[in-house]
Amino acid sequence: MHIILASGSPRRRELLGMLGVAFSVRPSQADETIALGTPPQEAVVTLAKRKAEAVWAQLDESERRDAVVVAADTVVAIDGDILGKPRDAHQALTMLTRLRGRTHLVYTGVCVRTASAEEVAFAETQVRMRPRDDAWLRRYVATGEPMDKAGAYAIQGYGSLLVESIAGDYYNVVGLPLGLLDEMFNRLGLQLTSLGPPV
Ligand SMILES: Cc1cn([C@H]2C[C@H](O)[C@@H](COP(=O)(O)OP(=O)(O)OP(=O)(O)O)O2)c(=O)[nH]c1=O
Repeated sequence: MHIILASGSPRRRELLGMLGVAFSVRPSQADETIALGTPPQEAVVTLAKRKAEAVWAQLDESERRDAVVVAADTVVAIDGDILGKPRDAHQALTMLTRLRGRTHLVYTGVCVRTASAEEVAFAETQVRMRPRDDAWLRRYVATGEPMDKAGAYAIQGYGSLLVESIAGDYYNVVGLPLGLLDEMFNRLGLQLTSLGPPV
């Protein structure tokens, strides 16, 4: 088995690395546009599949035989809208202003693809944000941290100071729900870690 992480995200690399899993990385160049009005659960699953398929298409016959391609996509959802990665600092501030003092949902879609099968699933985590004033949010945006993060914050960074509480998997918010990934490997008859299948 050769695990290929179809991602350019350093967070996903770190999370998978935490489990002591041997894998290689091939960032996918898949198009991340999705039709307006698509429910977030459907959007993350569609995009994760698209990312996995784009990398699968680049593998040659011999690589495909034992390849297990893992891809994921994370979005924030609030009031029926999807917030992806902000385009610029202005949009980051708009997103953070919208999220402050309220509860939103974070979805990560995961796709695991092999030569004979494909598993897709998503995880949902509820995040409650603290109220922070405009000046604080502007200083946060100026750190640059929000720029490549869905919803314009990183729970694992300075953004931790924005979070009041969460319900659900923390790793889902960071971009890769590890427990779900383990389960998906299992459904495919594969073992993600040396710990074996969860009982
Ligand atoms: C909400 C939140 C998101 N994020 C990140 C996870 C994802 O990397 C990113 C959402 O963008 P994605 O499009 O899911 O992923 P990506 O473009 O970073 O990487 P790739 O498509 O190559 O796999 O936001 C955090 O790191 N912390 C957070 O608290």
